[in-house]
Amino acid sequence: MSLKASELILNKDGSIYHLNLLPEELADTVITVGDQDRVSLITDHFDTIEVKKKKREFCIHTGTYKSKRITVMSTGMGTDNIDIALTELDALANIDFEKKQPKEHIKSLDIIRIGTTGSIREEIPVDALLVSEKAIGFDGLMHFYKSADILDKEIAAEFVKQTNWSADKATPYVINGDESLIKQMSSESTYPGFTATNIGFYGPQGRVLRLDIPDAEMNDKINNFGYKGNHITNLEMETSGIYGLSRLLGHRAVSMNAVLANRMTGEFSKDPVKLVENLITYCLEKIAE
Ligand SMILES: O=P(O)(O)O[C@H]1O[C@H](CO)[C@@H](O)[C@H]1O
Ligand SMILES: O=c1cc[nH]c(=O)[nH]1
Repeated sequence: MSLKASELILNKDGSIYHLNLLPEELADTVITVGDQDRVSLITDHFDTIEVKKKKREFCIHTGTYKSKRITVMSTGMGTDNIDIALTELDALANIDFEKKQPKEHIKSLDIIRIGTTGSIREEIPVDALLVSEKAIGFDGLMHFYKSADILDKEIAAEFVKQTNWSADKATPYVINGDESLIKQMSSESTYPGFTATNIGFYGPQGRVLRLDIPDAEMNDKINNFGYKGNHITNLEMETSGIYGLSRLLGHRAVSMNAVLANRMTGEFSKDPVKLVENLITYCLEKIAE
């Protein structure tokens, strides 16, 4: 049975609805970033660029770096965008747009997020580079998919218990990144991390400007959580969704993070542009190895 026009949505030129991309324009290695402007910061390093597309927050370039074909795309902020980005990336790779059916041979993409984050551990300083080995999602996205088999329910249940997590918030879920990609992207220059993905930057990450939050101790509780050697290291807004959907769809994913802020010491990077550039050059070298 073919997918209905309301489910697999294609534009007039045959491209996928939000990403605006044709299947042949997608490389097997995909770098995702939150910020649209970070796409050209990355592809400025490329030897060739064959495709440049943009629709809403999705700016996409495909080209080559040291002969490796790579697609770089912005996702905007948050796991709601990740739901669209990952589902449409997978459709480009694994759905036959003519027959409107999943292909017989399912392809696995390598998905590398190059993002920014706030550390919640004093020992992971501003300007550090961090590789997320695991993520805990406070966003609830994976509960909308049949995902029970891929989630670490033990750590999530222990987190809820230790932090007395409010039932008014989505139930946290825990998910691993791809072990082999994590190994490939890690080095003595990176910190291993257990990343908490939040649905916002201010209240959901415990930032108070003018609005009070119901649990002023939330970040301390997240920081104090520990179970079988697992401690949460940093806060951002996409990794849990990328890890969850990648695992369900059969892709390999790793999330690389430039530590812009340290929430414990109250510091922010003095040169965020240079920090992000350091992470970009580090990642490109590792991807091309
Ligand atoms: O720098 P990016 O990749 O956008 O990542 C981080 O920065 C944004 C918040 O400022 C969120 O998207 C968060 O995950
Ligand atoms: O503190 C921070 C810094 C970057 N991105 C986040 O989501 N939080």
